[in-house]
Amino acid sequence: MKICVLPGDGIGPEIMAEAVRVLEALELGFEMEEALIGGGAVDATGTPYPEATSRLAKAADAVLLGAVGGPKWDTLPREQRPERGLLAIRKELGLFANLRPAILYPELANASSLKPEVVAGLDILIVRELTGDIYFGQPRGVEERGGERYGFNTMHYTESEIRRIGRVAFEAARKRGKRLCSVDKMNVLETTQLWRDVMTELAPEYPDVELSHMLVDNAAMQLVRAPKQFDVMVTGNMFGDILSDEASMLTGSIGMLPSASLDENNKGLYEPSHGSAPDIAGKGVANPLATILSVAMMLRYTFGREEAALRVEGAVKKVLAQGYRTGDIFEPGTSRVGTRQMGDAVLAAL
Ligand SMILES: NC(=O)c1ccc[n+]([C@@H]2O[C@H](COP(=O)([O-])OP(=O)(O)OC[C@H]3O[C@@H](n4cnc5c(N)ncnc54)[C@H](O)[C@@H]3O)[C@@H](O)[C@H]2O)c1
Ligand SMILES: CC(C)[C@H](C(=O)O)[C@@H](O)C(=O)O
Ligand SMILES: [Mg+2]
Repeated sequence: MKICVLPGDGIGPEIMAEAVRVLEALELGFEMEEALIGGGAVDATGTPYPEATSRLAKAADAVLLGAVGGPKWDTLPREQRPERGLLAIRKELGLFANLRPAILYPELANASSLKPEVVAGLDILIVRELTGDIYFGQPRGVEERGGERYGFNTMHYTESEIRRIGRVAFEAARKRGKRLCSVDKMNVLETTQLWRDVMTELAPEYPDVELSHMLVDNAAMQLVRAPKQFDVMVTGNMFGDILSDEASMLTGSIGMLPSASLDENNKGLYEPSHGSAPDIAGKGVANPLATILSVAMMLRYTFGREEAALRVEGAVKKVLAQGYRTGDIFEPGTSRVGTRQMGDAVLAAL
């Protein structure tokens, strides 16, 4: 069982070191091999997703990724930017289903941006389509038109792309609270009218799941007004990107939000939902729990090791109960720790 490890940029290597220690402590016999992606890859090879990384990722059973990007690379031509490396690996591996659970651990109720009573017991799964939408649409670019610069991108989905992510979401809802909310902007965008139509057409195959639809602006508002109305949410690439960051703050910090990006056969790339956090990189203060929880998702979805996944999640619950907090979730009365100490605490809890 091979895992391709891609630490990436900024806090990526710091949080990845802790996730790798957790994996090693489990002694499940995984073979891990590290490669370059993102800004570090651009610096070393001139491209954010080098051929060697692609080969390793394709040969592995799963990929564990830290984060990519940072101000150092923001002025490069678009094709050379670190973020393109991430989009390229998602596309090449066919990772169309991005699962982003937003779960409130009771110990973090006060760290949430919302009142404790509004978020108590929160457990939402955002299912984000990851290889289509305006992210990948052609044509795209910035051109000179009519004497001024003109920027354009194209939103598009085929019905089969919508159907396959719809099925993932319906199946997930079936295993959870049996409610699925599909989020679109059908009042303005044709692509998302198709999205709503296809979701509606799928619904009779899942009579045990209650399907509802919501416009994305309302969904953004409802997530902060009354988030517990949601069980599973399914949406396109861009809306899912935005709503999952929003949902993360309900759980206390984006440093707590893991993610799985899966293909048709549950081969997966696992990464925290956050970025490379350049503002805190190199300081040893980043929260490694989103990455450690991503390891748990990898054990569950790609390797079918449910008991090992529960062990990791149990260890995270335990360190929170013990009062360990990185800066992003710190509150008076708890113990502030750095990235490495948080990793130590998780290892001790394991
Ligand atoms: N999957 C990815 O690799 C990914 C995701 C999002 C953004 N990015 C890239 O990361 C760079 C920075 O983007 P950004 O600042 O908009 O978003 P970000 O998620 O990196 O950071 C947003 C805020 O959250 C904080 N934060 C994020 N992760 C944290 C953690 N584990 N512990 C504590 N605090 C944490 C940061 O310090 C920052 O204040 C950009 O280049 C962006 O393109 C990469
Ligand atoms: C870095 C960027 C390309 C990426 C995205 O937009 O998908 C990130 O924001 C994410 O959420 O994983
Ligand atoms: Mg994002």
